[in-house]
Order: sequence, then C-alpha cells, then structure tokens
Amino acid sequence: MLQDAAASPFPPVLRRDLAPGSPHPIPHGTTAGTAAGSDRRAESGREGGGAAIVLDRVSKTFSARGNDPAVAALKDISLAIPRGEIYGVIGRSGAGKSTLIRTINGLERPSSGDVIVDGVTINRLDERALRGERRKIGMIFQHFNLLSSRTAFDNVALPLELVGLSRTAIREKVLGLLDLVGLSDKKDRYPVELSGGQKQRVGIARALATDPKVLLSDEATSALDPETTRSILTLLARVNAELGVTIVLITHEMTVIKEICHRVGVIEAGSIIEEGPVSEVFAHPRTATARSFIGSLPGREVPAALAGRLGADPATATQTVLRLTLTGDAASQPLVTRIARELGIDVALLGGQIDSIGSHPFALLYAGVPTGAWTSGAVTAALEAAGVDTEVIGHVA
Ligand SMILES: Nc1ncnc2c1ncn2[C@@H]1O[C@H](COP(=O)(O)OP(=O)(O)OP(=O)(O)O)[C@@H](O)[C@H]1O
Repeated sequence: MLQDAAASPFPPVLRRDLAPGSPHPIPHGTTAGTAAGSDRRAESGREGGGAAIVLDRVSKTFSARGNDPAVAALKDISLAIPRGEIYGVIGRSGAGKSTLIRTINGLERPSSGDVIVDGVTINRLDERALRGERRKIGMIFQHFNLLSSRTAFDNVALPLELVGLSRTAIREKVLGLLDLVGLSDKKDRYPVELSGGQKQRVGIARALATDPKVLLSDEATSALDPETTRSILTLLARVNAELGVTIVLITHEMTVIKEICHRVGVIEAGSIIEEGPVSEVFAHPRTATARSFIGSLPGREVPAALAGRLGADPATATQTVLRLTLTGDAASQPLVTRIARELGIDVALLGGQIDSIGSHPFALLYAGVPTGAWTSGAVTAALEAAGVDTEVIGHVA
C-alpha cells in the first residue's frame, strides 16, 4: 500500500489525491457535455478546460493503397473526457476504437480536428515534443507487450531508464509500483513465468512508471478469463480513484463498461453514435447498437425457456412479453405490481435480474402482460409515466 510518502512511487502532485475512501473527483453520473471543445477552451482560458482529454471534430481517413479504397476510420468526433474519470469506448470490430485511442497518444495524427490532452494540442507537436508529452500518457495492451528478455522489475524500469533516472531512484520507484499492483514477490520473474493477469499487472506498473495523467487501455482484459478480468478492472479502478489518473479504455465487452466506467461512448463506423453516463445509457439506450451491447451482458438475455415460447401471432396471442429496464429509485420500488393493480391486469414475471451500476440500482425484468391491455396503450402510458424503458420482445399464445 502507498502509505509511506517517502516510499511512494508517485510525485506529490499525484499523492495529494491519495485519499482512500475520498469521493471520486468527478462524481459518477456527472454530465460533461459532449465536447464543444472550443467553447470549453474559451471558457477556461486554457486549452482543454476542465477536461483531461478533448477531441474537437476529429476525423481520420486512411488513404487508398493499391486495390484498397480509402477508409474513413473516424468521422468528426467531438468528446470531452473530464479529469479523473474512467471513460469507456465500446464498439464492434472495425468501428474505429483503436484508431481513436491512437490519436489520443499521437500514434495517429488526425486528418482534421484537434486532440488536446491535459491542455496540450497533441496533433500539432513535432516528433520530439510529442515524445515528451507521451510520457504523460500511459498505455496498456491486450497482449501486454512486455519484453520477454527482461524480468518484471526490468520491464517496469524500462521507461525510467529511458528518461535517465538514477539506479537508486529507479529501484525505489519500481518496487513501489510492483507493490501497488501486488507483484512484489514476482519481481525477478520473466514474462514467460507469469500468468496473463500477472503480465497485465506488470503492464500497468510499467504504464504508471512515468506518472501519467492519462492511462489508455486497449482491450487490456480481452485475453483474460472473467475472474482475472475482474481483478484487473479492480486494480484499474483503484489506480483511478487513488491516483486520480484519467482512464480511457476501449473494449467490445459491455461487462467492462458496466464494472468500472463512469461514462461510455458507443462508436460505430467511425462515429460516436451515443454517449453519456453509464447509468443513463444503460437505462435509456437510444440506439440499436447500445441496446444490443446491453442485451449481451450475462443474465440480460431472454431466458431460454421463454425464448422457446415467443413468436405467437400478435393477433391471436394472449400475452405480450416486455423487457423492462428500471433504474435509480424505480428499480427498488414495487412499480410493476402498482401498475398491475391500477390497471386491473395480471402481470407475469418471466425472468430478470436486479443489479447495480456503480451506486445506481438497476433492474431488468421480463414481464408478460395481457395483449389486449398492451394494444390499448394503457400499459405503455403507465410505464412511460413511471420512467421505465420498455421494449416488446415478442408474444406468447
Ligand atoms: N493503418 C491503417 N491503414 C488503413 N486502414 C486502417 C489502418 N488502421 C485501421 N484501419 C481501418 O480503419 C477502420 C477502423 O479500424 P480500428 O482498428 O480503429 O477498429 P477497431 O474498432 O479497433 O477494431 P478491432 O476491435 O477489430 O480492433 C477499419 O476499417 C480498419 O481496417
């Protein structure tokens, strides 16, 4: 643990934020507003304003090569990621996630637009200045990218050797980082002797070595089993909460977003099609893509026994089956029974899950309502008035 300030691998500016149990610097659910980068910059008089990262109308087109046509990988993306948040970007394969994250650390230069990290317009720096700025931006990868010829200690030490730190300072810092990630006892092990989760811990320690303000995570848990994924996400949440490091992570797994992100952006064909606090996007997804990602979470799928009964002709069906999403207070109130009583109808509860996203209660229920009551519009009106997100998933005879 980082209790001894002298032994801390982090400089005072980061240690100031080390207050276990202290409230998150940006409360869960805070609305940052989507970009409008120039407005934010004008407001604060400093590029980037209160945001750690601003993407201001960023597009990236890869030019045509041989028979391959040009690819518009990012299209006019504007985003503002507040300091101290964990921001998830979710999208399917080829949607543009890697390109997006690579523009943030300057590995890709946008074709147009600006990328501002901690007040610095990354895409306007020359190579030398960019190398310096990159030290403030750590990155972890799906396949860890460790050097196989170096021990865990030496992998973490590498970025510090590159900046010319003394051997004593390197040792002190690396040991602190290995302690932070729970790998003190593995410091002399080579990557081949470590599990996937342990390798990712080394990757995280290495990414934190230069005291970055921002940590980018490129599918960092995609190669790990669910239990190890959870432990790595817990570590990232700690790095965020205790060190105040802003984290941007890209993933194709909604579980990752649900576990640790404050905000989420859904990317499709190079555009951010939906964006907001995770609890909001979960409660009221606006796009079919967001709905389908949420539907892919374990326990969210239609129960098998129910799925087998769906498909009756709506004209002759007796029950219409609804997927109800209740959040916040609605999730812990007897809303469904109240509506059933008020409308004088029987409601069959056919499956579901009660859960939470951060501190927000969240319930997903499969309910069968009499088809006659559904077609009359009374059920829709009552559910809408109660703020319940409702989707018809089929009919049963
Ligand atoms: N260097 C490049 N040259 C040409 N096209 C590229 C290049 N890098 C990415 N692309 C294209 O840009 C689009 C977005 O790719 P990107 O790797 O950002 O997607 P992704 O969402 O990260 O996908 P995945 O989850 O499969 O990694 C794809 O059509 C891809 O083929």
